[in-house]
Amino acid sequence: MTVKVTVTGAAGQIGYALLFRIASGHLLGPDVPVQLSLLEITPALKAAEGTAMELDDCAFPLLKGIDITDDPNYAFNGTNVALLVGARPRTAGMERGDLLSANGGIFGPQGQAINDHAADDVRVLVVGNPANTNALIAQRHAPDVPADRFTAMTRLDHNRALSQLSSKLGVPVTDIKKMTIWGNHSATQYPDLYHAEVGGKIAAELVDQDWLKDTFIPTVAKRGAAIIEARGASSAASAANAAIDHVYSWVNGTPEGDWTSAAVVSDGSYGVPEGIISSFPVVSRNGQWEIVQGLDIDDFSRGKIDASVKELQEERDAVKELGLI
Ligand SMILES: NC(=O)c1ccc[n+]([C@@H]2O[C@H](COP(=O)([O-])OP(=O)(O)OC[C@H]3O[C@@H](n4cnc5c(N)ncnc54)[C@H](O)[C@@H]3O)[C@@H](O)[C@H]2O)c1
Ligand SMILES: O=C(O)C[C@H](O)C(=O)O
Repeated sequence: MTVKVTVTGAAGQIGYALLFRIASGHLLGPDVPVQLSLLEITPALKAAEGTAMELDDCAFPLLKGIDITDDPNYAFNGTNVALLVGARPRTAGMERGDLLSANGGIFGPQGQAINDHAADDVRVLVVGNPANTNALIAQRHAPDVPADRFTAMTRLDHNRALSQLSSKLGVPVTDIKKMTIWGNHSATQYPDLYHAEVGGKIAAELVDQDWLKDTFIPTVAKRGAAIIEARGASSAASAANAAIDHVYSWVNGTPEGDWTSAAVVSDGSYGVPEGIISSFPVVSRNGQWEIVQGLDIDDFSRGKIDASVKELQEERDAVKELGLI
């Protein structure tokens, strides 16, 4: 069966790195035909058409068609997978409230359109920042869609953590299991080495504590800013790659003996208030994310998780105050 995948912000940087990999079968698997739906703002439709021309020119065997529109109701009609990438970036002089309002104006109507028109099995990944809170806004506008279908992306942070640890220890990334990002996709996120394992040993015991606390955590948490500083633009190919990883794991399952990280609607696990969209250690079974249960959280980790969750609660309260949820 052909799967319909909607990508918002399709003419942007991440869109350009993402669409070709979706069409070549990396999002869902090498045997799954896809129909692409590209949503853009009106002035960017022409650029999206250009990208669609290039997609045509690849003659991808799995690509069954491409629609391009500026109408969310049309873009999400019958959608099985929605990748919400387009967002309003923060510009000079913009207050936090202005940023949240501008994004509320995007993610509220998109959530509503998903509610009204998407397929019953729709799965939503929000990439556009502030990703967790944008996902919360979209989810609250889709009361008829099960809340657990709305997720935000922390897989890029997860992959960054794998890469940093791998180069520190001189081991392949495939030797590292059970990495976790907790909390918000922001500088308060907590990449956790106390549950990660390398060759069956706890990663935190293989590195010195100063490196873990003063180098590893800030390097992962501030990597997005470091990329912007170096490239003059935010991460694009690595973000697209992480979006592919997130959806592939969600649909096809996570391997036994390992887990990954995703921001999902909290059920109250680990003291994270119910309803906010926060990153957890997760496995995917039968096409559904499940939060890994039963991990011991020491005082250091507790403080880090609480700090990031507090930020998420403040973002939630701010969008509530602005009438966006
Ligand atoms: N979660 C993560 O790990 C992560 C990583 C990297 C980037 N990001 C975020 O992803 C977002 C996109 O990044 P980018 O580099 O592709 O940005 P970009 O500016 O290159 O592209 C964004 C696109 O979104 C479009 N857009 C704006 N409003 C829209 C709307 N209402 N409907 C549809 N499209 C709309 C714009 O026209 C633009 O083409 C940003 O918010 C960025 O901060 C998140
Ligand atoms: O776009 C950003 O602000 C950074 C991005 O979220 C990233 O983590 O690379």
